[in-house]
Amino acid sequence: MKIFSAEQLYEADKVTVEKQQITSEALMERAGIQIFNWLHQRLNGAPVPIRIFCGIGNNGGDGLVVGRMLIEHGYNVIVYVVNCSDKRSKNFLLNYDRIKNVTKKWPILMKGEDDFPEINAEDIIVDAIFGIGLNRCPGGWVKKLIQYLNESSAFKLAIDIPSGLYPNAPLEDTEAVLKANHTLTFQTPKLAFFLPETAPYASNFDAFEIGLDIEFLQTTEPLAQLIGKLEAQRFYRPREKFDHKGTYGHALIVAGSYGKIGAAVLSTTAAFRIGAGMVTAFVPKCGYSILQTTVPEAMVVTDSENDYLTQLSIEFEPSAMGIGMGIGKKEATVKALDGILKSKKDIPMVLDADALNILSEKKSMLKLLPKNTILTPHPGELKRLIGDWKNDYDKLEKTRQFSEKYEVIVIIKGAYTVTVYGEKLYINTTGNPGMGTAGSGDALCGVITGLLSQGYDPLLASVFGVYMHGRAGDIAAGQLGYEAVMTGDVIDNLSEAYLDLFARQEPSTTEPDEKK
Ligand SMILES: NC(=O)C1=CN([C@@H]2O[C@H](COP(=O)(O)OP(=O)(O)OC[C@H]3O[C@@H](n4cnc5c(N)ncnc54)[C@H](O)[C@@H]3O)[C@@H](O)[C@H]2O)[C@@H](O)CC1
Ligand SMILES: [K+]
Repeated sequence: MKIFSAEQLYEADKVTVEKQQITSEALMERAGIQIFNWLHQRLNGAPVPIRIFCGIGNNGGDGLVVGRMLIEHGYNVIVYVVNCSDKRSKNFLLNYDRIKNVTKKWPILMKGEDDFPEINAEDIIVDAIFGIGLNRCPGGWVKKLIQYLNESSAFKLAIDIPSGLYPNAPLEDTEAVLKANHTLTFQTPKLAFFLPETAPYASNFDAFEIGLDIEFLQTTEPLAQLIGKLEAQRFYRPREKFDHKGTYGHALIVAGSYGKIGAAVLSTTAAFRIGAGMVTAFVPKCGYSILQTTVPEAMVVTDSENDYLTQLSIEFEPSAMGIGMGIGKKEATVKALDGILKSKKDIPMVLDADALNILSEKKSMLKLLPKNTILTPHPGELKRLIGDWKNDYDKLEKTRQFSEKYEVIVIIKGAYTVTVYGEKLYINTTGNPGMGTAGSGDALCGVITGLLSQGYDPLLASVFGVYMHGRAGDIAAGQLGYEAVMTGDVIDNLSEAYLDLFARQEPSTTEPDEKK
């Protein structure tokens, strides 16, 4: 799914109105009915007070449409107009008149703090104050209203975007944003829903298609791509009957040091589970027996040194390499990495963990990175690589510049892992807090290396690998609960993640009631 900017959505709106020869108010009606249906299916006529706070733009217009539909269905609706300006939008005014035709309880005009209503915990708040047209940080009494609503324990439903949040620009004041329990957003989710600083304000959301022009949506380069199951299905490369282990490549995992051989075990196992034909682990001598016993499928080649890596020496040409997990930063290991980068220019590779820390300390080595090398930093490692950032958008911009400068793919690990490839951003939708556990990154590096070795191109291996790793984690968490998940469980469930990719959805036995 594509994520568009506010500017692109306005353009889509314009094109749709022109091409479909509909009015913008009809588009608003399409949007409003979806919100109404969502509420109606859940409330089923319950007389709970629904307090709709409408701004004076089109987001407020949406609120008025929903209010009218709810009133027409007998709900207990109280509509407020948050009168922050006299410049009302055309569609706001039109729907303001329409709602007056269906009720004697006219919208209540709010002009300041004295007008704040009493709200009970069991009421429902609908936030239609600001949408994607927010052009400055909410201040004065409107900010106080947002704070007042946040203090209430009533359920808060935001229309399109929680008021005070910019769809694709940094937050200015954390006190001036509605913290929505649920957000119903139009056409596509907004970028802010996926970035660590702003995502908590819109932690649950559904996106409703409102029939914007398909050609525009298909041909417009988005801000980012959201990667879900549909996308992952397209990335998957089916196997052929006459393929053999040579078809799936020979991956090399360069990992481990004394006390951290587990990192090599996890990466090697993950590379196998994702489908690498053969995997060799290159480890210090102390890792030999451990690997031979824990992953008998793997071949093991050892360094001359017992405790850490000093120089890669192998007698085959790997089809892909995953380097860095648990290798430490000893001078000899730095030299080993330098040697690999200089001698293995044509082999697709993933660099993780200590390999990234070494690069941060020896920035001159960055120019040795072969084109399309994949780096998998967590935020701390990223900071050491690209420097500190002012906010999430600055972080993305700096990562973009870094990716372009060194022609590498950067995977920023986190709740919504983002893969950055020059101008392109891919946001992953799988994964869960249970995966914040030791070795999770080692597994991811093994997964991506295993995909590279099977011939996936580096960008696909990155984006698909992140999806599969997260999906396996979700399946593991479903079986064990977040707290109990260990990386081994994630790796074990890579098989389920593959099976799930094409599993048929069980038909629902309780179809939602489409009737009024
Ligand atoms: N294709 C689309 O994008 C569609 C958009 N619709 C709705 O339209 C919304 C966008 O509508 P608008 O462009 O009218 O914008 P908004 O309704 O988000 O509000 C903008 C209005 O509030 C004022 N404003 C902005 N920031 C303010 C602040 N901090 N303090 C006080 N006033 C402030 C602006 O000057 C403007 O008058 C969307 O979020 C969505 O809810 C839907 O009706 C359906 C179609
Ligand atoms: K809103």
